[in-house]
Amino acid sequence: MSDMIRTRNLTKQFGGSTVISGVNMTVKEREIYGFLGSNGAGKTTVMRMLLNLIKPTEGEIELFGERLTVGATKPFKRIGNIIETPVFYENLTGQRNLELHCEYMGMYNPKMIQEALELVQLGSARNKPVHQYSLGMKQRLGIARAVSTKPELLILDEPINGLDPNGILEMRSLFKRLRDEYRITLLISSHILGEIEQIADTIGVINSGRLIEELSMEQIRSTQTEYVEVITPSINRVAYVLEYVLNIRNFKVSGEKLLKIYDMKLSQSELSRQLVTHEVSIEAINRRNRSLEEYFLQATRGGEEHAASH
Ligand SMILES: Nc1ncnc2c1ncn2[C@@H]1O[C@H](COP(=O)(O)OP(=O)(O)OP(=O)(O)O)[C@@H](O)[C@H]1O
Repeated sequence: MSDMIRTRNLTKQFGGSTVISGVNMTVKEREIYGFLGSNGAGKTTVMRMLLNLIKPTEGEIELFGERLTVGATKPFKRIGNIIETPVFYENLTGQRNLELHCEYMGMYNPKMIQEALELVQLGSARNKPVHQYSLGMKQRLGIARAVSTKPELLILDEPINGLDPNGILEMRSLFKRLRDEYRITLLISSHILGEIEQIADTIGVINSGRLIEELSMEQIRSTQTEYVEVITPSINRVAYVLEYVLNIRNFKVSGEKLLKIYDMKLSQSELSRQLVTHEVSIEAINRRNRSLEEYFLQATRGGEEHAASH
């Protein structure tokens, strides 16, 4: 599989302050790339640079294997996007909005416009003016507009924002169809992991302008998703037994009475035996699944510490 997007050392400063710092990201062909970061982390700024809407201060961008140059237009005929809330001519119909967009892009194709409207289930609403559309319908119209020029790559900034649970489900299955049936690569930003974890093939985590993780979901699922929690009033004694008796260092004190052990080679019975031998009082020992949320939270904190130490 070839790469659809590659950035090298992508950096952006606004008025002397660095907002994006040394981002190296790779989006592979026909994958859904979940671009995750809290508000203000820098997702939109990266996407705007990818779309040539703003110029990087430093670094390079490659789209479809070719280096992006100032004033380039060709690659953007192959990309559909929604950056921030899509804006429409509210008094015109959904269909007319799409027609105008395609004419403007020089890619007018009536068949594809109908197909795009059907795809997002707006076929029957296509002749209604947009001001009569609900928020969810407008989000879907935004996708239809982005798809109506038959792009190979879709760049969508927070497309799930503000949708109700049903709308989120519909959107997710739409993204999968776009990848699987239309063979489109998708770069989707979100500030909520739960919104994209089921559909993303790769997740890139951005924090304070730095890409702190870029991992395939397979890698993420196989990495430390389990731990053993120990609830105890004697947290220091448990830490002592782990470190000096059992020689285990991959654990974390997570609260006044809570300690989490990520080393899964340690059997629960051996742990209990050693804690009893060393007369440590224990309230509970449980095996738990570490949620992805927790995984990313920790990665984000690690990233902050890492950034702060530089
Ligand atoms: N034109 C600009 N001038 C100055 N600062 C800017 C500009 N655009 C963005 N920033 C700053 O860059 C940082 C990243 O903003 P960005 O919009 O990329 O974040 P984001 O991850 O997309 O967050 P959100 O989801 O809130 O849009 C923020 O601190 C923002 O204030």
